[in-house]
Amino acid sequence: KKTYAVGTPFSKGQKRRGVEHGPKAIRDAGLVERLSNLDYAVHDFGDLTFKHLEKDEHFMHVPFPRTVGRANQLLSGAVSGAVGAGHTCIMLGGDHSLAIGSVEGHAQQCPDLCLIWVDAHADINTPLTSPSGNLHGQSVAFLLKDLQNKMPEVPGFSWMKPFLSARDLVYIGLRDVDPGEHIILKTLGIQYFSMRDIDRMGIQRVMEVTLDHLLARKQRPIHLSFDIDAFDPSLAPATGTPVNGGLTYREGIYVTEEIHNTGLLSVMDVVEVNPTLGATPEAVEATTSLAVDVIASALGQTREG
Ligand SMILES: CN[C@](CCCC[B-](O)(O)O)(CCN1CCCCC1)C(=O)O
Ligand SMILES: [Mn+2]
Ligand SMILES: [Mn+2]
Repeated sequence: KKTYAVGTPFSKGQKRRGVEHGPKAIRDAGLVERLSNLDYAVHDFGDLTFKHLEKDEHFMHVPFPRTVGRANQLLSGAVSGAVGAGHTCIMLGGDHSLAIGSVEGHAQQCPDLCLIWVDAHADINTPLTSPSGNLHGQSVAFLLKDLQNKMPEVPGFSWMKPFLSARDLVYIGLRDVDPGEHIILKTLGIQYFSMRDIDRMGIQRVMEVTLDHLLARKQRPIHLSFDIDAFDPSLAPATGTPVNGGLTYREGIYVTEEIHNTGLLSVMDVVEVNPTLGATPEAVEATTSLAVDVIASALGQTREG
């Protein structure tokens, strides 16, 4: 089983420049080299090429809907192809709107997949609830069957339909949830562990309950969508929507170690690394090096050698 990294230099799910340089920055932090000397080498598939569509008017207050939709259609095919060929896939972002295509492509091959969303944010706004209109804060709403009657037809997304059940999703790291998102989380009964839950329960218990919730009835492929802003901004400053009080290094690594130990990781997204937002070169390096560390940990690198 080979591991393929696919670069997705894309930023139109949000308004800040620079996140399209995430894939290169993560590579420059030594992704392939750091992992090659271990027995789970990562093969670099290179970057997907996204074209910006000329006529792409806002949909309500949502910018670039067709460009984002098209990028995700392309990514969906790439992820479906990689997983279909029996590989583990690491998607290097780019903003978190790319999870729409990544998870959809994965589900084409693995319809019974479960999704672990590690993030300061729930990314579950609909166009009607989103305060910003930015699609990187709406990704999960495009995936859930349970939200179908709440979602308008967004131009650029007619190639897909929602496929995920709310019970097949767990959030870890939430600490900045919009009012509309909170209502959706509660109404759909989605399992989530906020930073307060982690403070109360500890990360070991959170992972125990998460994996039991998702895998107890049936073992199935895991899609891990990891937003680097899940970490405390002191560890991952070079990102677009930092929020204080995030995961420690050890908590983040424990999450990926536990997911590796299931043997079920099939696709991992690492998104929202924006190398232009680091105040110093050291801040950028800290963020990109952390991204490599969580990927290595998810692929089996252990702290005990
Ligand atoms: C919490 N929701 C936000 C952020 C989405 C972050 C996307 B991610 O991929 O990085 O997780 C923020 C909305 N707030 C913006 C500032 C004013 C209050 C609302 C949104 O724009 O939907
Ligand atoms: Mn996110
Ligand atoms: Mn986030």
